[in-house]
Amino acid sequence: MPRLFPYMHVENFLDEDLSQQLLAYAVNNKDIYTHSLVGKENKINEKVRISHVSRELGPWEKVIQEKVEAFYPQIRQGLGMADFNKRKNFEIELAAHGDGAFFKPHIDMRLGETGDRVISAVYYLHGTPKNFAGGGLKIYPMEIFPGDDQPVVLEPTHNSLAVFQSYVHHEVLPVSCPSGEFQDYRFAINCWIHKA
Ligand SMILES: O=C(O)CCC(=O)C(=O)O
Ligand SMILES: [Fe+2]
Repeated sequence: MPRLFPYMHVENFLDEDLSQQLLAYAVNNKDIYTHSLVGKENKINEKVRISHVSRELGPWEKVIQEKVEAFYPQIRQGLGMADFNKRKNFEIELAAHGDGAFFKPHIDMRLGETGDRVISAVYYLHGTPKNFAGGGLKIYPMEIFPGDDQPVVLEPTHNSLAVFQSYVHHEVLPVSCPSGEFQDYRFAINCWIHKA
């Protein structure tokens, strides 16, 4: 029987004004996104992940980095982690999930280039009214630790931040977005804190 590792889901993470500016950036720059890639070969694999992503956060990259790093003491406390030597660069990615998008169970820690991800923080954005269903972030208990925990599903509510350690198994449940309009997609800003 498995045990769930600590995770956080913080509602109203940023000022509403700022969250609306970020949403406007995500919605109004459709041309910066490309099909998400997976695996060490960095290929499209529609059995594993369907979404569109961009590393171009423009002026918002610094803003998000500052906000997440300012929250780091609470993250450490919430996840029950000791301090570690953070790397200065901060990895950040904008993601858009439309109708039929998903990301099968995986961990964010990988061998090689991204092997030093320690903390995953996902900041969610969507329009009002919300015009998609599904897209929950499902976090799995760790099989090798004894316990009776069940998976949890966090709703990707606008202006909320989900945080977990990068080695924890998680998945993006399938999204349905009947309108097919880009503005109705499930948007997220994925952040990874690296160790040095
Ligand atoms: O969008 C989410 O809820 C999580 C995204 C994710 O797991 C990833 O990009 O590695
Ligand atoms: Fe992930």
